[in-house]
Amino acid sequence: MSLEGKKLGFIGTGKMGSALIKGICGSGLFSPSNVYASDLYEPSLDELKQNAGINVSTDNKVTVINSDVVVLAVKPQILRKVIESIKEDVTEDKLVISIAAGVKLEDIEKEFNDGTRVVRVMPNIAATVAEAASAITQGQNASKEDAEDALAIFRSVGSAIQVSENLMDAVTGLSGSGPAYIFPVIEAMADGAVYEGLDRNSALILAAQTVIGAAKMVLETGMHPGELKDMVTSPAGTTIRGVRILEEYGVRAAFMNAVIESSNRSKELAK
Ligand SMILES: NC(=O)C1=CN([C@@H]2O[C@H](COP(=O)(O)OP(=O)(O)OC[C@H]3O[C@@H](n4cnc5c(N)ncnc54)[C@H](OP(=O)(O)O)[C@@H]3O)[C@@H](O)[C@H]2O)C=CC1
Ligand SMILES: O=C(O)[C@@H]1CCC=N1
Repeated sequence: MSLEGKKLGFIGTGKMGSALIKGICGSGLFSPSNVYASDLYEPSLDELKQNAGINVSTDNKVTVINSDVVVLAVKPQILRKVIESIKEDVTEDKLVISIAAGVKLEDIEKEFNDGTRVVRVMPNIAATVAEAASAITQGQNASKEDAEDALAIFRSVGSAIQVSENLMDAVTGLSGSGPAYIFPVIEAMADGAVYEGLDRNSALILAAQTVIGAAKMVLETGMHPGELKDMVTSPAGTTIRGVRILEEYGVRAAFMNAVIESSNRSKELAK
């Protein structure tokens, strides 16, 4: 495999950088001794050094010089400034992966020296538990092998697909932001059961497992979600009463609009 013996670097060890580092090291795809990371915020570096056993530095150049694949995991708003400070060390033998929401490949590529190989990825926070949903898109100088390497990295922490770049805003609104739509659903479903008398811990376990089970049925049966919903709703039964309430509150429209609004913000970040 082409990632064999390679070193992986992260610039930015915030929420997403740390989730990826822990997930990737946990998968065994890279050994912690071959993973480098830098950030301005030392406590997150200390935590990763201690708990993941990776190499850390407050100097981004150290990460770049030591790595074959460099993941840019800083906020979109400071991406340009960070690239400016590392570009001379990003030689053509290195692959750059940007996970910044909204920032287009051509805008990343033009900040680097000509010929820099870039792949853009939208992962999600579930990388921490190896259940991320990621999409990648390949820059003009990146090879098929670079795209395969990026897919291998992100498949080590969940599933990953390749899409054309014009779909990355939709991916961001759906799977990039999506966990934040589901966590409140789990909490609210548990609240309902607590209202009915179940203890909080049991309620959260049952609510979360219900979401896992429903998601697995969609992925593994290949059946349409509507058909799966019909399997649960007995005539004059309990479920259809709950479904009516969700329809009354426009929950499906709310979820659709949440994905669209998040995609719109991703488009704004490109400007
Ligand atoms: N969070 C998520 O679920 C997802 C995030 N993303 C993308 O991942 C990227 C990171 O997001 P997220 O992890 O949430 O953000 P965080 O703010 O949690 O992490 C960014 C980290 O970068 C650090 N940083 C700031 N300036 C520099 C610098 N010059 N050099 C090195 N590190 C620096 C920040 O330190 P300090 O806090 O001190 O500024 C912080 O620790 C974003 O581009 C986002 O769009 C993509 C998918 C999902
Ligand atoms: O909220 C954000 O901007 C980032 C990108 C996708 C998830 N979190």
